[in-house]
Amino acid sequence: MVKLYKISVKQEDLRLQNVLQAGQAFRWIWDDKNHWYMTSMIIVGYETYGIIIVKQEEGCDYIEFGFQHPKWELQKVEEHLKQYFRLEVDLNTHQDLWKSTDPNLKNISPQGIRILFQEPWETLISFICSSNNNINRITKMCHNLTSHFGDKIGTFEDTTFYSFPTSEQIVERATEEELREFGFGYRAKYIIETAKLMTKDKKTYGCTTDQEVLLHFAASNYEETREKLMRYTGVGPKVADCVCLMGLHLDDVVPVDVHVARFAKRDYHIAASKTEIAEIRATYTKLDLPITKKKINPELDFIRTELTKKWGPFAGWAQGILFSKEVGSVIGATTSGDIKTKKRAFKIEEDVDESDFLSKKTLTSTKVEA
Ligand SMILES: Nc1nc2[nH]c(O)nc2c(=O)[nH]1
Repeated sequence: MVKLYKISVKQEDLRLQNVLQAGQAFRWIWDDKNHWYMTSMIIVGYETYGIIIVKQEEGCDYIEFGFQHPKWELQKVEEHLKQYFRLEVDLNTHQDLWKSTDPNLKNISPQGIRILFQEPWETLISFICSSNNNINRITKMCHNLTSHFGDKIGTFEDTTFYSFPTSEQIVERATEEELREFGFGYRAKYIIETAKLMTKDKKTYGCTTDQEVLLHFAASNYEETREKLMRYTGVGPKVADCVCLMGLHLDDVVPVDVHVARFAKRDYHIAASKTEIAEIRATYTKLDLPITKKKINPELDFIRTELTKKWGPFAGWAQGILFSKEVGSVIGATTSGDIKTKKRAFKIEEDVDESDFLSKKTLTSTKVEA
């Protein structure tokens, strides 16, 4: 039996069910017997993966966590989880700001949805898998990557856990054909090529881990970080922005896909004029960002900057809440091996009337492509 420890946090500030299997992270496993989530993770300060368990009981002002690793110390695990859940960020402060600057958000309550700080390499690969895909399939791909190409790290409660494969492990252990057989489709090529470039980048930048390279990129400004991320095959602006937000804690970055573009046009009347489109192209030429210039969709980039201006320094978190609302349900792996869809823990709207933003009439989709 694993020993559980507590971290104080209110349910309105962190709701595990609304965060761990809602399109941000894809490797948490729900254990229906013990009512907890489990995953393998690498903890800051240690080189190797271990197993983490997190649990939240209804009505409790804390989460519980446990772990299995021969060397991990309690204090470091606790510190890591606080960082992972970004508990230093006070959601209420940002919510107050959004309410004051955006009438569309006045009835939206975060309901414990937070942006996670995930391991950057895993975030990059997971979001390459996410292009034109849904959460169910992305989840299967991420689990397939770990179980076929990662290292076995142990079994806990009859579930076997694996590490997320490093770029070298993917290059050495996987082929494009095998990935296609495991259901990656055209993304198989992207993953192999990205892993190959990452192994080269590690040498170029004198880094020992994939994570180090990506964190090194994040030391530049946002535009340069995104340019460097988009050097990897299969990484366009949306994937790069998801990595910036969820893997590199650039909190003001708003990833814009077709769903975000839809509500931006419909509810915020954001649409770039021809002049604004020309200005965006000119900016990226002037900034000497050739990959961005080639890959960017100026209409979507305009929406990104407008929403960032509207929502402020934690704009990406506001996007996360609306994204989660759009997905509508939580979808994730279970100990039975099946991917299951559940209703989200509770509603995001507070007493919404017919005229309100993102009403049920306009957003009923539960099978959202991620
Ligand atoms: N918060 C967000 N989660 C996501 N998952 C996914 O596939 N895209 C997104 C996103 O834009 N925001």
